[in-house]
Amino acid sequence: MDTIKFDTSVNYERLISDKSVNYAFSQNLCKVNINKIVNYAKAIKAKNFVQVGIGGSALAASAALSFLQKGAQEKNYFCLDNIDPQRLDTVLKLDPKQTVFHVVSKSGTTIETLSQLFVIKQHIKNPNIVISTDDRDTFLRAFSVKNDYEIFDIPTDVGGRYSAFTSVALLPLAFFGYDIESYIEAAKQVVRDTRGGWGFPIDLANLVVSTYDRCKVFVMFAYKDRLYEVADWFRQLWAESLGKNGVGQTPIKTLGTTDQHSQLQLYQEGIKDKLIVFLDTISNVDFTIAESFEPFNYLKGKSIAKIMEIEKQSTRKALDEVQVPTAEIFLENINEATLGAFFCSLMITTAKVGEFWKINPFDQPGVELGKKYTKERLQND
Ligand SMILES: O=P(O)(O)OC[C@H]1O[C@](O)(CO)[C@@H](O)[C@@H]1O
Repeated sequence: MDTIKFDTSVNYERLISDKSVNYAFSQNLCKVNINKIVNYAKAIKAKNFVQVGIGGSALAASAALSFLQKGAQEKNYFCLDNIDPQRLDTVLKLDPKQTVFHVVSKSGTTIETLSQLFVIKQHIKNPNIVISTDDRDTFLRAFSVKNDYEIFDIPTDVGGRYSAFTSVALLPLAFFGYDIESYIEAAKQVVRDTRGGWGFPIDLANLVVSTYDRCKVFVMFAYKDRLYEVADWFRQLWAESLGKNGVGQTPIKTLGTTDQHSQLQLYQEGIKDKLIVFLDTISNVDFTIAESFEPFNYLKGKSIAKIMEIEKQSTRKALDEVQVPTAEIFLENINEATLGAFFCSLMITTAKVGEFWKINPFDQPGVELGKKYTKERLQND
């Protein structure tokens, strides 16, 4: 896999050597019905795509579209995850004939998603709705059958935050014309390569577990705007998968260079409890400073991308000098294959770290209590 480069300044131990990848999300890669999704997406006559879902039912789609964005698009993407009436209002004001709602809930019971679906249904006459939900019976499935909505199945054993290779993200990607076949193929290749000894997913897992005594915080320092939502996707994967039984590592997303001027002081001189992983990719647009302005003459001939690169390298050097462990993941292309490879790699890393810590990286029992209290309050209010 030559599109992802990984390097670290840390001499870490190889505590994990198992390179098997027998997980539901990886096995599902061979079962996806690409043609059905592409054909359905092509037939959608709309220019607005609204993803109605939260957590794993939204983050991969939003991250993927943000990473792959090609500048001005004729089509628009909206995401109703946070249940904020103001955001819902914006979406309800869109031309319904030009809008498709992709309502996603693995469990089919998430209050934020269902509430917004009910409001959409009530405000718009014959809204164009398509559903992704668990392939077992869920409330959402029954509701969709009753209302004659098209349904895409999310395999039962593929959890929400591991669903980047199901219709949850594939349908929006296909709607915006992205090549979901090469996205999935690259993920399959990561599975094969990892089994065959390719390093990145297992190396990153080893870096995490061997520095964990000291590093209880994982900072993903995204150095391009298009990677910020990718870091957001990673936060859920890392937090919900690994935060249990009294262990876990707090994932933080940070934007370089913006957060050099906001968070770096803490990383440099504050408590040394962080592993800082720079995430970067190429710039496919750039601007060079042609004139000389005293006393900033040294900027003449430098491009904005070059300045950003030098800032990243200098920030990393400064952190290395005070023994803050750093690493960098560099995505060499902005395309579907690189993204598919990256998502799959990080899922493998997460599963491996979970196994090493002897926790189940695929469940999330800790979110249930808050949900129970919410339901009780809503029922009794
Ligand atoms: O897809 P669902 O079932 O609506 O769940 C949304 C999100 O809620 C959670 O269950 C946590 O509350 C996540 O694991 C999941 O991604």
